[in-house]
Amino acid sequence: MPAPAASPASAAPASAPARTPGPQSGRSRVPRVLVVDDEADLRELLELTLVGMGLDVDCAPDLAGALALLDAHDYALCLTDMRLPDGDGLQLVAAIQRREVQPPVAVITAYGSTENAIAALKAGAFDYLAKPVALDSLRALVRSAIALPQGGAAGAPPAGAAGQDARRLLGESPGMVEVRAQIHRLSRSMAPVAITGESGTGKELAARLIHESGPRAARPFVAVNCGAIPETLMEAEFFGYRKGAFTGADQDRDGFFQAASGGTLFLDEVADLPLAMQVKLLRAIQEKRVRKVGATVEEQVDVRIVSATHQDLARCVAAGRFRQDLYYRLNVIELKLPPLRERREDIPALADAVLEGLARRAGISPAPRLASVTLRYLQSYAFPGNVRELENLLERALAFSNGEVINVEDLGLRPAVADLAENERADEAGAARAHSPEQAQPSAQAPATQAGERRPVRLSEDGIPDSLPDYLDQLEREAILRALDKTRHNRTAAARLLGITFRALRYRMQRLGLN
Ligand SMILES: Nc1ncnc2c1ncn2[C@@H]1O[C@H](COP(=O)(O)OP(=O)(O)OP(=O)(O)O)[C@@H](O)[C@H]1O
Repeated sequence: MPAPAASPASAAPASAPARTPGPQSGRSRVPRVLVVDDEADLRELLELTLVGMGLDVDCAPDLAGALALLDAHDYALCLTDMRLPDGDGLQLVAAIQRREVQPPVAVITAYGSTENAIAALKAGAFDYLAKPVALDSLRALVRSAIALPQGGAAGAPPAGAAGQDARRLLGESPGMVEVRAQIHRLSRSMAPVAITGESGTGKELAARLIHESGPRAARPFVAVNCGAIPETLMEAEFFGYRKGAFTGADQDRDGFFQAASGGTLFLDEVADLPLAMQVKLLRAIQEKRVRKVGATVEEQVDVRIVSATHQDLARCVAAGRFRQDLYYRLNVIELKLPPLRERREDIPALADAVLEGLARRAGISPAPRLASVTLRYLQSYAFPGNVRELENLLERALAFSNGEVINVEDLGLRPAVADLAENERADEAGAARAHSPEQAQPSAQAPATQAGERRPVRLSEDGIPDSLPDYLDQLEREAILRALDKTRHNRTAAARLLGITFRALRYRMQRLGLN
């Protein structure tokens, strides 16, 4: 086997005794890339392109040569062919994951070899390129990789920007600490991530953090609610259209893929995509190319895909509602967000942060605090709507409170639960304990506003409702139904009419039992 070939561009000997500095070392500002390929022609093409981008390049024809060069130098990126004379690209990916210094590694796969690409991403590769290598894709990949903070083994988020971002996903429960560590690792790769978790657990927030903590942070993050787009408009919305493609197309327009160029496309509620669109999406993701409606040529797109759903996608596949190949393509790495009831210890910090935010927006200082019995109640509540429900519960409670302390009554509980609070209060005052929060855990339906708990609101002669929370729910329900009626049940349009987001409307409908 020939010895690793140092390129003329770097002139670095393969067996340099001392490590040459990494690109962030301060001694060398030119990032250095390692190219591993046994085909001399492809090696040369890659090398020339990289040198043309102003980078230093070393080349190795095989795995052994690559490992020797990795011992000698710090690299900003390693580009390897999948098939090597003495092993394969996956072995190199695995070897790099075991090293203290882990440059991002991208694998070059044979044309159409989806399995290899997915295996490489699962093993920890930053990204992959399909043969024949398109030079603009190569340059985009290299730019992304070089923008990554260099450094040691993936693990805890650094104290820098990514670390600060990660703290916005609050919670010190073991589940949330692990989620943040995973986000940090995932932000260093281009691998598609599928985020799962119940509604309101923070899936969109996690997707944003993956984007903001990675090399694409300066580029757009485009969130698309796949369930909110009418099927007939989907192709045009995703891929854009050319002027004249259909009635009303009076100018060229970009779609979500073009809008997210260089950044991240977040496909929320991906299980809601109709089957016909799933085929088109799979093609776009695999080929990294899209064709606008009415266009004759395809265009290259450089977009990282992150998806989310609160449904069990594997079940949707089994039921024939979701294509297995797309599932396989999106679900390369899964990030699971735990429900709030499995991390009750996070509730105090989350509640404080929510109250602080609400108070800031309302100009209240100091922020109101929770009475201890209120906090105990919240910690024993099942939160079917997770963190979003906590936010909504507190927003409402703040409106009913005296602005300083949030009491249990302010949460708008139904009588049985209010009794629990009474008992707890008596308990706090030293009276005999009638219930413990565990014994009398409120059900998931605890708030009075759940659909099954509705009762007619009575107004006094002066027009004063006998229950303000129920009365407000009634008004909210009526307003939503009117908006839905007016928009012929188009939720996106109804949300717009009501001046709220689609997600907020969906949540409110769930809460009021209007689904
Ligand atoms: N760990 C957390 N720390 C702080 N805020 C959080 C956390 N998790 C969720 N949130 C907040 O809860 C709300 C709901 O989060 P998000 O929209 O990301 O949930 P989701 O899982 O995408 O919901 P859905 O499935 O309904 O779309 C947002 O306001 C978000 O900022």
